[in-house]
Amino acid sequence: MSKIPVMEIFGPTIQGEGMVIGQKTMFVRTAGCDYSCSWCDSSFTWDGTGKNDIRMMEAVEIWEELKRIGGKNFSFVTISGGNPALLKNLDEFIKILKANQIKIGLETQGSRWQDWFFEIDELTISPKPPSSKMETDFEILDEIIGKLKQNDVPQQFSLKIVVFDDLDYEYAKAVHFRYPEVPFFVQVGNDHLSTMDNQELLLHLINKYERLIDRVMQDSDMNNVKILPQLHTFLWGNKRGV
Ligand SMILES: C[S@@+](CC[C@H](N)C(=O)[O-])C[C@H]1O[C@@H](n2cnc3c(N)ncnc32)[C@H](O)[C@@H]1O
Ligand SMILES: Nc1nc2[nH]cc(C(=O)O)c2c(=O)[nH]1
Ligand code: SF4
Ligand SMILES: [Mg+2]
Repeated sequence: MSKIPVMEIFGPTIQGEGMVIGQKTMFVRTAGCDYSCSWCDSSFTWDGTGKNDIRMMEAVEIWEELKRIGGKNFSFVTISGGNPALLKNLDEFIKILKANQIKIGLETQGSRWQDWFFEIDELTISPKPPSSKMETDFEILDEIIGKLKQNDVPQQFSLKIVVFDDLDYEYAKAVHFRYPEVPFFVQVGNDHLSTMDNQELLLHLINKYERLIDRVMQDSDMNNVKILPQLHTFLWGNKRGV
């Protein structure tokens, strides 16, 4: 059995972002990313600062830990990272979840494909805008979205773009135009990643949320768009493992 680099396992909590916001879920966060976004809120998964927390685990060990932590209080598991799509061998873990009637969410940036994407119930693809300093390979993204569209098993997928500034907003629009039929979300960027003052952070992010809403409201190119904050950040600030 091959092993999976796991950064953290936590929950149950709410999915704070995107298409299934509010969903009660456990989280499995894998280590390692092929990107290094300037504003990554989970940079401990790839920048070395979390290396002592990484555990190499077998799929069944992750499942055992989920049950140990979550007890009977979950039926949904969200896989995030880092970029879980780097891990071909996550298919074993996904098989175990399926066998136990657990619904599965995935957070990934759309830079890599894995065949096990077809098994994900709620798949979020989050291509990165210019402020991240990453560059989107649209050939790969086209391929990923093309494959997902052809899947005949029931599966939801969506696009979610984090917006920090004007250029990001234009990028979001371009992605929405490229894939107009894919459910589309814009998400408020958190640029206060190190504050522990939750009240101050909440006010700051609510303000940014309102400004993003105002902008979309006045933009006829963005009529079929959903605008969301990171709800978990409103509740628990920059705390890890929530
Ligand atoms: C930490 S990433 C892990 C999954 C995958 N690497 C990705 O980026 O989609 C999970 C989500 O958090 C978002 N995110 C990361 N840093 C953020 C920040 N500072 N503000 C808002 N969203 C952020 C990402 O865009 C992504 O949608
Ligand atoms: N509650 C909660 N919701 C989330 N949605 C996406 C997350 C992520 O880091 O991928 C995340 C997270 O870390 N916590
Ligand atoms: S792709 Fe995701 S995990 Fe990787 S650096 Fe960017 S936000 Fe962080
Ligand atoms: Mg997060």
